[in-house]
Parts: sequence; structure tokens; C-alpha cells
Amino acid sequence: MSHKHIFNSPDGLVLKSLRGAAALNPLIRLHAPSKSVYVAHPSPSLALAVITGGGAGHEPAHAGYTGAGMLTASVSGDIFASPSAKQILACIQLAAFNGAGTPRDVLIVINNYTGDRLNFGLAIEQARALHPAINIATVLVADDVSLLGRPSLVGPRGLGGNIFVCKVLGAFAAAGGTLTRTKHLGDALVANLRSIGAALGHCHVPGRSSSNANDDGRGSSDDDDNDHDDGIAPGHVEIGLGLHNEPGVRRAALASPTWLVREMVRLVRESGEGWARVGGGSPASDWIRPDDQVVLFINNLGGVSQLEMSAVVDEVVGCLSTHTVHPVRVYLAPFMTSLNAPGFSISLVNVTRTGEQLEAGDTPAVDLLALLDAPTDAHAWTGVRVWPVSPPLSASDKDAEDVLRAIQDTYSVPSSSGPETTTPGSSATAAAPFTPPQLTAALRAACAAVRAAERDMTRFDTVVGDGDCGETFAGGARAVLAALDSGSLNPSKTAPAALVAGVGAILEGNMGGTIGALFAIFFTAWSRALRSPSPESASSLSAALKALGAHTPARPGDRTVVDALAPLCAALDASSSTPLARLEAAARAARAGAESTRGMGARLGRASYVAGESGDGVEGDNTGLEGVPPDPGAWGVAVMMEGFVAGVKA
Ligand SMILES: Nc1ncnc2c1ncn2[C@@H]1O[C@H](COP(=O)(O)OP(=O)(O)O)[C@@H](O)[C@H]1O
Ligand SMILES: O=C[C@H](O)COP(=O)(O)O
Repeated sequence: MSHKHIFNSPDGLVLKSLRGAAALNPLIRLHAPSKSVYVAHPSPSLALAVITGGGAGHEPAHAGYTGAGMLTASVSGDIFASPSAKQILACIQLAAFNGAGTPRDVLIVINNYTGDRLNFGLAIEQARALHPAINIATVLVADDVSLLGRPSLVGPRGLGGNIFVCKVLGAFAAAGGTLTRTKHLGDALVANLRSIGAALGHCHVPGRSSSNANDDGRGSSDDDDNDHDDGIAPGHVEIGLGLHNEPGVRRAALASPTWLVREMVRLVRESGEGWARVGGGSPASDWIRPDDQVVLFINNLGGVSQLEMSAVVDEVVGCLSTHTVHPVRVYLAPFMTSLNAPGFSISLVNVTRTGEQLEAGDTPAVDLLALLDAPTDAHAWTGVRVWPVSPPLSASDKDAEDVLRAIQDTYSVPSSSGPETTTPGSSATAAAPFTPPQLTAALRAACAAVRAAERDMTRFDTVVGDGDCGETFAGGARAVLAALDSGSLNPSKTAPAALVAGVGAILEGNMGGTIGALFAIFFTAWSRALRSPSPESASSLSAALKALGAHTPARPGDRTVVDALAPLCAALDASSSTPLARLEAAARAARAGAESTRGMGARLGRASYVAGESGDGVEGDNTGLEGVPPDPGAWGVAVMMEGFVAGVKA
């Protein structure tokens, strides 16, 4: 992979790229605070908005697919990290309200990644509470066949097939499709869409030093900056990898392009059995029958020359014909990239089976090919042939801020998350076990500790995940420090519940990804429980942990943040010692929990994509995981807690 970049730092890069996308298409606009791109003037007759979003690094997804006839709006997170619930809520509001007399319904296409599922889920809950008039439904895209044999609870990842789904559903909504029918169509499509990726190397994130896969976190190596080896030897290929540098399922010598394509086609064609287990799809033997109509999508992951990509098309079409599969449409583009990854994915959609599934569900059949062929203003869709003339801006045009301001009447921040001030010495402050200066010092020290550990977390997450966990933690820490500096977060003037809510709101607004959503849930529930203790939970912390448990099945032993958080909460809840002793015990418990995740196999999160070398997918079998570093999320919690304790004692 190339580590050379025009922009050598991720700072501000996503926003700059979104501005560029908006400049490419005169019919879309950017709302910078939420990193949402939206159709400037949706048709007044459009009653259903199709939207999507996810981490950046997959360009032209999704800004390039925003335009009439495809996505009404889309939202971007940071590189490889889901947008926060707050960003997504703004995107939903823009899609539903911009230029609409009565708000539109919204269908959200979500790629099956934990961070996306959590953050989109939270935003939908918030949107439903704020705007009961909007009906919202989701379609979950999970087209990757490579992990079907694994015991993961996460399910197949979403790959490039996502763009196909967005095109078809956007065209259907533009043609008058209702929310219910469009969702049925989306679900049927996803059930008959399968993809697999392969690459010669991993992509490189601008500004990020690479991991040393052998570094287990017991010490930092000084030569990180020179060590960018992704472990794929020259002449070898990794098959079944995702869109974020998650390791693939298998590495092999690249015998020839024909061999690689044959292998990939075989995996997609034979995916039926595993697929039936996870998604209720067709059995292996006939998921593509001889006369079925099939559409072929080939996706450049970002780093393969177009010369070679066209040759890949030739190989895939040739290989499919040996299986008597003759695609009725063939598409090639960098649809959904993985930065500069030197690889590609192939996706097959069984059009015939999709139609049959719709009819079996009493939904009238749909002409999928006509929907694919329908024009769209989205500038990155390769089918676009004719540009409409850009309508001149009129005085009545609303920009995003106007739209969002206009709906502020219905938008009210739930009281539990608003800051509540108190005067020093009031009962709320006095009830807290630590003084406001101690809390301020503790928060600062926790943030400093997290920032100092960013490099370690990045390294751990690069070995088992997508490498963004350190940046995500550090982003949250920087935002908390900035709020302390500006005084918008002030332990001297804020009651404990509001302080917890305040920290939660800052983390929610500034940390995307899985970890950001989990913190948002935890802190919101914690502050709610501090305000109104529940008789069912022993303490506010156990109430928060319980709330987290409603959003994730993760329990201690699953190699997640819960391995540190659960013992931390238990130690804090213990009644037998002083507050400081409890805090110290909590830090020790979090550290022990984080340490326990070394070499632990995972069933959740991106770490679940990594199996032991045995690769047999046997649950609880950690063979080959001995060198696997600690879970980065659990590590971050331990570091944060240790910093907090040091700050209290300082
Ligand atoms: N389903 C889950 N439940 C609880 N924690 C999870 C889950 N999935 C991932 N995590 C935690 O999130 C951390 C990764 O966070 P983040 O980098 O934001 O993830 P991603 O980039 O994959 O969205 C992991 O180290 C793990 O602690
Ligand atoms: O690009 C990344 C995905 O859209 C979000 O995934 P994540 O938040 O689970 O990392």
C-alpha cells in the first residue's frame, strides 16, 4: 500500500472532501456541522426520503450518491467511524423537512457495522420522540459472504452492495414508492445480494502510523513510523476483507487473476448455506438458477488502476459464463472505496429471486432494471448521462440552518441532557463525594491519560479492528478539555447528574464509532438514574450498565469495553470502603478487565472478524490468538479511570 498522501493529516480532511463533493454537484448542499449532504430542492411531490451514511474513507459514498433519484441526504462520520447520533438526527431532519410542506417519511439504509447500527438506532429513537409525524424505517445491508462460517454475533458486514441498494430504493421512492413498499423492496434486495472483497494490501489512513501486528501492548516500539507492513507478502492476496482494514478471512499466493476471480465467484455462489443460517436466504444449490437474471457490480476499493479493473470485469464475466450466469447489467466503479486499498469486491444481485420474494410477500413485483436505469442527479452514479440545468437559487431557498431552525419548535432537548447549574455548597454539589476542583482535575487528568494512550489504542485496534479507536477516544478527550477550558463544562456550577449528562453530551457529539454510541448510552442512562433512581437497580451505575445491555449483547468475556466497564462499576458500587478507595479499586478492576482481553477471542465488534489461526470458527476456541493485543475500548476505559483517580488525588 502507498503511504504517500497529498493531505498528510486527517485533520479537517473529511469536511474539505465533503465541500468538494458539494462543489461537484450544484444540486446538493453541505450542512458542515453535521457533515450532512442533502438535495437542495427536493421535488415537492417526494413523500419518502431515502438516506444513508457511515464513516468517511469510502468516497464517493455517500455524498456522491446524494441527488434526486437516489439519496435525499447522507451523513459522514470521521474516517472509518460512524457519524454520531447527533449528526444523524440532523441528517434525518434535513431529509424529512427540507422543502417539504408536510414532513416526508424517511427510509434509512444502514450498513451492518456496530457503530452505525448503534448511532443510527439512537438517532432514530430521538427523531421519533421529537417528530412523531415522521415515519421511519430501516434496511440493513449485510452482503459480505466471507464471514458466514464464524460464530460472530455481528452478522455479515455491508460491502459495496450498499450502493446498489441505495440506487434502487432511491429510484423507487422518487417514483412514488411508499415507506412500507420501499422497505419490503430493500429487504428483498438485501436477501438476494452477495459480495466478497479481495486486496493485495491494506489501505493507509492519512496521518496514521501503522501497527506492528506483533506488538502486544506491553511496550511501545519506537520504529512504528517506519513499520507499515500489513503482513501481506508480495504476490499474495487477502480474500474476504472488509472496508476498513479489518483483516481478511484468508491469505494465499496470487496464482493468477483468473484463479483469484474463480475463487471469489465460487465463494459468492456457494454462500447459500451459511447465508440461510444468518439471513434466511436461498440454499446453496440454487441461489442462482440457470435462467435467473443477475446484475453484477464490481467495486474498485480505491487503489487499482482502471486498466486492471476493466480486465477484472472481463475475468468475472468470463468466469460467470462458465457457471451459465450471464449478467443483464454490469457495473464497474469505485462505488464504495476503502481509501486507497489495492483491491476490489464483486457483488451479485439475483433480480429474479428478488421479484419472487416480493410476490411471495404479497408485494407487487418491481422492475428492478428500470429502477437501476432511472436517471439520478447523484454525480457519482455511473449511470448518469444527462445533467439537468441547475435551477437558480430563489429568495425562498432555505439552507440547512434555516431548515433546522424552522423545526426547532418541535425540537426540544430532553431535560435529562440539559445542563443544570447549582451553586457551590448547594445540596446537589455537596452530596458529591469529591469537591468540584477535584472533579475538574480528575476530568482533565482522565482526558490527558486518554490522549497519551491514543497511540497504543490505535495499534491495538489496527491489529484486530479498523484502527480508529484511539482517534475516537482522543477526539472525545479533546472535546471535554475544550469544554472545561471554555467553562461550558464546569463542575463547580453543575449538579452531579447534569455534569454526567454534560460529559455524555460532549462525548456523543464528538465521538463517532461504536465506542461513541456506547458512551452516549451509558452516560445518558447514568445521569437519568442519578436524577430518578430506579427501585429495580441497586445504583445509578448498575442502571447505566443495564441500559447498555439493552443495546448490546456484550457481556464480560466477549472482548469489548464491557470487560473493563462491568468490573469498574461493580467496584464503584461496593459499599464497604471510602469513596477514594472505591475509585482506586475501580481503576484496578478496569485495568484487570482490560488485561483479561489479551488473547481473547471476540464475538462482537470488528474484533470478531479475526479468528484464531485454526480458522475453524469454534466458539470459545482461542487457538492462534495468543499474540492478540488487549481490546482497545476496554484499554481506553482503564486508562481513563486511572487518569481520573490520579487527578482526584493530585
Ligand atoms: N457490540 C459491542 N458491544 C460492546 N462493545 C463493543 C461492541 N462492539 C465493539 N465494542 C467496543 O468498541 C471498541 C471499538 O470502538 P470503535 O473504534 O468506535 O469501533 P468501530 O470503529 O468498529 O465502530 C472495541 O474495542 C470494543 O471495546
Ligand atoms: O466506515 C465505518 C462504518 O461506517 C462505521 O463503522 P464503525 O463505527 O462500527 O467503525
